[in-house]
Amino acid sequence: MATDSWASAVDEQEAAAESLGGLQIKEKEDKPKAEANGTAKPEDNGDKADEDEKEDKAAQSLLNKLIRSNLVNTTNQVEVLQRDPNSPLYSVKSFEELRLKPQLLQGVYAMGFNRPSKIQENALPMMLAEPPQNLIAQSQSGTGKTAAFVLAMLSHVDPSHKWPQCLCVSPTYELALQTGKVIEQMGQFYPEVKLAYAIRGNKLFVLDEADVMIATQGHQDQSIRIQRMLPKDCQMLLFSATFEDSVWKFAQRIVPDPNVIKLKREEETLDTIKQYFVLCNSKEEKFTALCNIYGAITIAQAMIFCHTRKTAGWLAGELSREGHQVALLSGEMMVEQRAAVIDRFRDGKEKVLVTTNVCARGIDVEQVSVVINFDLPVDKDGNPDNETYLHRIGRTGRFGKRGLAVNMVDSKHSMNILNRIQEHFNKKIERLDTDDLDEIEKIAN
Ligand SMILES: Nc1ncnc2c1ncn2[C@@H]1O[C@H](COP(=O)(O)OP(=O)(O)OP(=O)(O)O)[C@@H](O)[C@H]1O
Repeated sequence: MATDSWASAVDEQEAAAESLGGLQIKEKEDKPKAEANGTAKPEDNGDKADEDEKEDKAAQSLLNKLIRSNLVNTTNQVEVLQRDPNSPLYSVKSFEELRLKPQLLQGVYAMGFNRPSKIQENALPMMLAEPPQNLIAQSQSGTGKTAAFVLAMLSHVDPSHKWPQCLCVSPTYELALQTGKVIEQMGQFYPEVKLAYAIRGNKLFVLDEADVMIATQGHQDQSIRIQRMLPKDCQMLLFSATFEDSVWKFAQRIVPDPNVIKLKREEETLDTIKQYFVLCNSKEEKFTALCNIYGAITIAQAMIFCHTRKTAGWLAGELSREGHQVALLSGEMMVEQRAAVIDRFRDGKEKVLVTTNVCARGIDVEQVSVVINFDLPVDKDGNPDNETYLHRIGRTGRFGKRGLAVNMVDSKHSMNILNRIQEHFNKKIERLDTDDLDEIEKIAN
């Protein structure tokens, strides 16, 4: 695999952008500089004291990549919607079955992959089929999407043609670098294939991180403009970790006649988790309740969610003073620093992770047994944020294990939020009296 220096790759990219005329591949001017450097500096939201961090999907995505060393195993089922429902559903259980070029098979094994992941089982035969088929694939973070489309790109390239053949669009430079690394690794025994940035030619078009791409208006426009310039028979692959309505609409605009692979949502998430609420009057009382819980039950690892960075910082300080090993995940940290904090927590070096929601959204830590909502999740209008609630407490009780979620309620308003969450999920959240140690002990059994 030829490893062009990234600096010259950028030069090529800019030259290519020029030669593509009206097509502009550049950062949006209003983008904070720090983001382009891979740091996640949140913008201060002056008039909104509560929500002092801005969700940065590209940073989250990068963070997940930096801290992940292994495939994320999912118990979810895959749902495949074929363009031609009459054609037989074809999936592979081994890389050999794909009849890959020997150099690529060697690359795959050198990366330590023994068998295809769940999404790869279904996506790879479609991506490698002749004639090529378009695909929209959704699968959660860390399940092998990048590896799948990199393998498809490398398989389709004919090194005897001296023109660019694949274009992969990523939302940020850093994410592009990450993908570049995978291409280098997987193509390490295939040095004829050269790697650079977007250039005109006969391209396979891959849209990665589609959810991130559409979150930024500029990226959305760019993707559509690039797509319009591609030949009609260009194979188009779109990958995303989420499949919200907006992603789905965008996907359909970009990818004509697609096969679709989705992960079915795990339905039993809430049933395997015991949910309680605790009534308090202040943040100090919430802290006391938390200490009582810690005093009564053995907690392997817990994640505690606060609404603001300030509360998270305060709580982490108080918990440390009580002798807990606490990790604090905070929005002003650079992405690499955040990755290091999560890494340590994952390795069990700290037992408690205090974080704000924005900071931890999308981060998967499997071994957490208890989730504490020190503040209930609300959206920017102050309404219950059910999706975030599910996402937070879904960290516990994974893979059939039983988890515990405790919600701290400190006002009429937060009681109302809790009631609405109960109604939404049609699931009763029991009250827990944290002054009664016997009662707390019982919930752990
Ligand atoms: N078949 C496989 N066997 C073992 N490991 C794999 C396999 N496929 C991918 N991996 C590894 O699993 C990790 C996650 O894979 P990958 O980055 O492709 O996931 P992803 O779905 O693209 O994640 P994201 O949504 O964050 O981009 C990587 O470390 C990758 O090397």
